[in-house]
Amino acid sequence: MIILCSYFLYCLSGPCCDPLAPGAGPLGGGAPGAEDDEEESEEGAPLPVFSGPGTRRYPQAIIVGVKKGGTRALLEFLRIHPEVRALGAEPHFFDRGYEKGLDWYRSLMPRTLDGQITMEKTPSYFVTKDAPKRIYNMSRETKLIVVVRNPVTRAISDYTQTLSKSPTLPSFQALAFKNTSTGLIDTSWSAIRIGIYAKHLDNWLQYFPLSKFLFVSGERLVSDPAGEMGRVQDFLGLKRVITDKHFYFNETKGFPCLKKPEGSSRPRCLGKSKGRPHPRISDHVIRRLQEFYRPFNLKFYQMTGQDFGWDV
Ligand SMILES: Nc1ncnc2c1ncn2[C@@H]1O[C@H](COP(=O)(O)OS(=O)(=O)O)[C@@H](OP(=O)(O)O)[C@H]1O
Repeated sequence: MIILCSYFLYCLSGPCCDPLAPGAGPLGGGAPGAEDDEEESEEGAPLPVFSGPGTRRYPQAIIVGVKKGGTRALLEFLRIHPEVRALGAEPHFFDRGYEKGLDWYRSLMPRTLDGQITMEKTPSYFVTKDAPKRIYNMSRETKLIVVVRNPVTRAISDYTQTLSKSPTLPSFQALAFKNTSTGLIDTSWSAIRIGIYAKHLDNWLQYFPLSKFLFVSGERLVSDPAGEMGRVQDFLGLKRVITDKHFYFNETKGFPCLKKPEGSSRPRCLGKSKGRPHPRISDHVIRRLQEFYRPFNLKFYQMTGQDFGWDV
């Protein structure tokens, strides 16, 4: 009986009430057993058992992209805000699970009290043709956050992740070029295609005005997490609760981590699948890719009114 009561109290305090909340352990643990974010699809997940206070709502804000931009860090930083309740795992509803219906989608969301914001993140939405229309049909008021990172580094990060699962993968160079001697880039390779941000944004702007977007710099999220989180909180209409007091730079990890929260035994960094060492890519490949992305980047700076500094 004592054990049962303790378990119930533990559930009340969070983790087991929401099967999609990240597990204990490293920040951003995601769904149990999932190492990488994109594997955190919760298709067929059981519905939460505990009926606590609050209401399950559609997310008012979604981190829609981009893959390997720093989306997990952003979500986990946001989750320390008392007015934010976010799904830990990626639901992949607007790209892979749309036929399950909006009621199913809402049933995945954590409960919120009045004034709290419901959020989720699925970075593949940004490059999904039908995602803007589908999100618009859910609510045209949805706030959209896109974490962008130098598309060349992003492509290498994407490749590094695939390589970690498929060690016999051809080299980055072999996949990036259609023709090595002419330097023709293979835009059908998703690692390349995802980084053509201007093209994807064009699709979103058919449905949402620019005012519904916040573009977060993946680079600044690492070099100045508190500054970038200030912009995010303003965009979401939240009080600036997350400040530089919450972060420290972990030299071993090479990234900012969250300081030890009160009552917790250790500080929280993202897990091993974040910050993997990238393979060395030759300078001429990098230069060619920079050259390839340049016009698309400039277009993206123009569209967003922000210079991300990738083309200096
Ligand atoms: N604080 C902190 N800690 C660890 N990693 C951080 C952090 N901030 C940003 N990043 C960068 O996030 C990159 C992974 O991006 P995502 O979380 O969007 O990846 S995923 O698409 O969800 O798989 C990841 O890319 P890689 O370094 O290539 O692994 C990191 O560079």
